[in-house]
Amino acid sequence: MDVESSYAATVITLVAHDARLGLPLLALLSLLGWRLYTFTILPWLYPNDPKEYPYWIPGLGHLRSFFKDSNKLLSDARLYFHDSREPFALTVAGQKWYVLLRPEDVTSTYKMDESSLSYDIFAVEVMRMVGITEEGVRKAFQTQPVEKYGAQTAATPYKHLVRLCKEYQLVQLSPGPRLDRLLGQAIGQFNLRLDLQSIRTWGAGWYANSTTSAPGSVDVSLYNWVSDVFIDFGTRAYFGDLLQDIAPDITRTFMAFDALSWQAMYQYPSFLCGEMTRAKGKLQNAMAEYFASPKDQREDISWFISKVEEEMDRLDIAASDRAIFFFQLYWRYVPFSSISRLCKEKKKKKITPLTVPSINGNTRKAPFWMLSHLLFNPTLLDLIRAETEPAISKNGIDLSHLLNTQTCPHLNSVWDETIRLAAYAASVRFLARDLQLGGKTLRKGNRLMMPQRQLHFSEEAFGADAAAFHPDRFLEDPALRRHPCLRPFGGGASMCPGRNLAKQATLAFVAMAVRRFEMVVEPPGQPFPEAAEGKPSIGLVDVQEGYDLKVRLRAR
Ligand code: HEM
Repeated sequence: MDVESSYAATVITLVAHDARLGLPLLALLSLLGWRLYTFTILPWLYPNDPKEYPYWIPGLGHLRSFFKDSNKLLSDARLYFHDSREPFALTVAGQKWYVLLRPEDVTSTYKMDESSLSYDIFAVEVMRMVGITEEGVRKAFQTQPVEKYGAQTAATPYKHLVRLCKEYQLVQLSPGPRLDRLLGQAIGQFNLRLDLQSIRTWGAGWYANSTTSAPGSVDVSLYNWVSDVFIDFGTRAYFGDLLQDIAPDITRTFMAFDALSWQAMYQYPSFLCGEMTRAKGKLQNAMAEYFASPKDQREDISWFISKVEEEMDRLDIAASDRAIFFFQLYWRYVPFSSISRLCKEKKKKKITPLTVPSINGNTRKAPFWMLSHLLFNPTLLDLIRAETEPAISKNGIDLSHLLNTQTCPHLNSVWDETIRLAAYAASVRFLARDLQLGGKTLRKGNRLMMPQRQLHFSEEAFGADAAAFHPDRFLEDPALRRHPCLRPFGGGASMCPGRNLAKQATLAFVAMAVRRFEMVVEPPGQPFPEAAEGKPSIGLVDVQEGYDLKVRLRAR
């Protein structure tokens, strides 16, 4: 008998001695009846449905544990089912999620088309959540020509804005001249920012401390330094310089918002999230001012943003909705998942979305974790410095040298291992029809989740030391790169289109940083930065508050 059942038995014995407790007893018996029906009788009636991880509070399900530490909840559920890795079900706030942990089930899912598994519906939910008006949402999904263009396009329906956004991102980020332009901008920015004087200026009063440093060096707080460089790059690459001119503190505002963005996602009551709301407001105002300014002042805008703006002009989307829409792109890309939670005040469902990393969301965490691993392994750092040195010349950086596993075997292995351990997202889909998967029937209307962390920590796939950082793992066994359990960028139709940018920008930054600086942990003896596993991170796991690394940079 489990703890909860023995507790229930004790309560029954107690109330049996006191008639006043009849009502609670009735409630308790109903609860037990419901539990027996839901977790014993139903599975018996429908043996092909995935078994459900039991819970005690109808409606809420595992809501509390999900928000407290979703990865722990998934591990607990997996072990409850004896680690069989068969598809199982999990209820969170009234919504049923099927969890897939077997690589072959995940692979089959990624191969399915949108008639079986869809995600577009989530975009609507999220637009409402971030505050886009009903009119804005309607226009974003409009597929008929607006009247004033009727004469030119009357007959042919066109793709809606959300779909076009996805397609434009893919064009912007696929190998070719548009991606090369972004990478060129990244390298240009890194060139400017990987310089002691520049670090002192940008990080003054924030992450850089020259006063305690030895001469010719600067002490930085690694996470903030790397974040500043990458967010600044993302902002300029996508929006040009004007957005920074309008809001010079946009990076810090963004970081303040991002750190608290879970409050927006979980729709905290407004009186509890003043700081997050202020930061969000500032970012949206900056976007509004940016898009209100003449186009000839922002000719350095990226192709992607200019195409989306063109579509918005065509759809005649209101300025306030545009600001929110672009803010959403700046923060996270249009998301494909949501978990509704009951909102007592309004007696209707509110939506808690899981979004995916995008322009600024996550890439910065990759160089942070990679450098952290190198700083705790000076031999590895030296190896990587030696490998990458030939790629750097006064004419620039040879990315193909860095990406080549023959010329930079350690660098590439450390990248794969870092991403494997830091990946914290889940691919999610909505079931548009019943599906047969892994010998089970998955019912339409429910949602599917393929949690990366559970896959990436599989001992069957990665060995007994799967939970540890092993820098040579992918060097020793390159085939692991193709293992179906390795899914840091998801898969199928919604596989991350930003993966090339993220990887190449990160490798370039790491190579340039170790070339320019001697880097040591200072003061010595700091612990390895702890991952904020319980915190709802999206994409790559965040660092636990207070665990950032203090690092001394000395020019080489
Ligand atoms: C290390 C950094 C990054 C990680 C770990 C990451 C991870 C992911 C994951 C797991 C997904 C969901 C895939 C799925 O549902 O199957 C995703 C989607 C996406 N990511 Fe990334 N990403 C990163 C960087 C970027 C960057 C730099 C951009 C753009 C500049 C970007 C743009 C997107 C977009 C647009 C989608 C949605 C794709 C679609 O639905 O078609 N990501 N990413």
